[in-house]
Amino acid sequence: GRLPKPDLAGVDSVLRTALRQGAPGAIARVDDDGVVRTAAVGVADRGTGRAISNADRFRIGSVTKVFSAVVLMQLADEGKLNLDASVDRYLPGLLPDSRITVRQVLGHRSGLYDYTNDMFAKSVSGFESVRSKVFTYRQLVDRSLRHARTNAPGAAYAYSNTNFVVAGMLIEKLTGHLVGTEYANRIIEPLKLRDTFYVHPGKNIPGRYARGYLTPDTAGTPLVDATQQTVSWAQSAGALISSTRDLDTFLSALLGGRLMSATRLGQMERMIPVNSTQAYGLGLRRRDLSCGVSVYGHTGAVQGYYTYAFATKDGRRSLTALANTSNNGAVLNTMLGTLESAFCGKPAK
Ligand SMILES: CC1(C)S[C@@H]2[C@H](NC(=O)CCCC[C@H](NC(=O)C[NH3+])C(=O)[O-])C(=O)N2[C@H]1C(=O)[O-]
Repeated sequence: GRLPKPDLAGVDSVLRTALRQGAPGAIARVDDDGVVRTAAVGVADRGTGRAISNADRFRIGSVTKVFSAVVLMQLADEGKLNLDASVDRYLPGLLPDSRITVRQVLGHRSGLYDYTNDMFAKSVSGFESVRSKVFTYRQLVDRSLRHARTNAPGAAYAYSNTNFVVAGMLIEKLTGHLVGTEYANRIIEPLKLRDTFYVHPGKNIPGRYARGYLTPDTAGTPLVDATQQTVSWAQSAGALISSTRDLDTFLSALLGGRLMSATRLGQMERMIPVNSTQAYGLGLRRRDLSCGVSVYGHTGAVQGYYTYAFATKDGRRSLTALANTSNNGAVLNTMLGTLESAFCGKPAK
């Protein structure tokens, strides 16, 4: 049946709460079958006081994982990749267990330890020590392999950035191109995503953007401007730059079946429960909302930026929301409320 109308006053109120909880700025864009509504509160730049707007680009963190998964699903459609094959078939000797399959990697079921756990145990010093670094994929995988795996291959869901570093290595091995080229050829150009860029190992966000502010672990200490960074610690797991408009467009196209075969999309959407309101497919999250609507997309947390980008299963309604802070659990949780307002409308009286 038809969804309730989006509640933009509700979205605006959620963004204002995020500001009260420490976000310098927050934006959201709802595309309801082509009817676009936006909200924006606070600043893009604490230094100049410039107001944030939905024209501002930002770092999308793990929403990048959806782009990486789409490229691999297209390669599967082209017969160049078997999701149930061992990673070893394509990247011989990389992983210590030939039972780990491509599908397990894309579904966070490989058991590969997440190297960012060590890297960002101390949020600010961890960030400062990597913000200008350029890593190879193998260096990141090697950091993971220093730890025991979290589970036997396929035995459990355990979110790990390492999986989407392996996804990037698969993309480059199978295509002979850098991931940025594949994102551009297969997604960015066909969908005309004018605000979406993969600039790794560059540190700068092209054009007009919101600055991102990392909240320190110690309460009461100043926010850290985290805008300039290579995001080389994430790459194919989290280094894309985009905008609310482009992510709405991307998710609508993906869920509307315009980026891969219906069979393949069905495989991407085949969800394994994570908890009572969340499930994970292949590079894709499902969130089950209070009004019984399920939405598909991804969240992103990269220093200075929290992103939610989700759409209905038919892709006809999409929402992207961004707060330009991170390491602030209250803001991350509050921003989830934009999904309720966008897809469930006004709360029942
Ligand atoms: C599961 C998440 C939320 S975390 C995961 C990934 N981001 C990371 O793994 C980076 C974590 C460090 C970010 C940093 N946190 C700390 O330093 C904490 N000590 C901060 O908040 O700026 C992403 O993006 N994912 C989100 C996702 O997939 O939804």
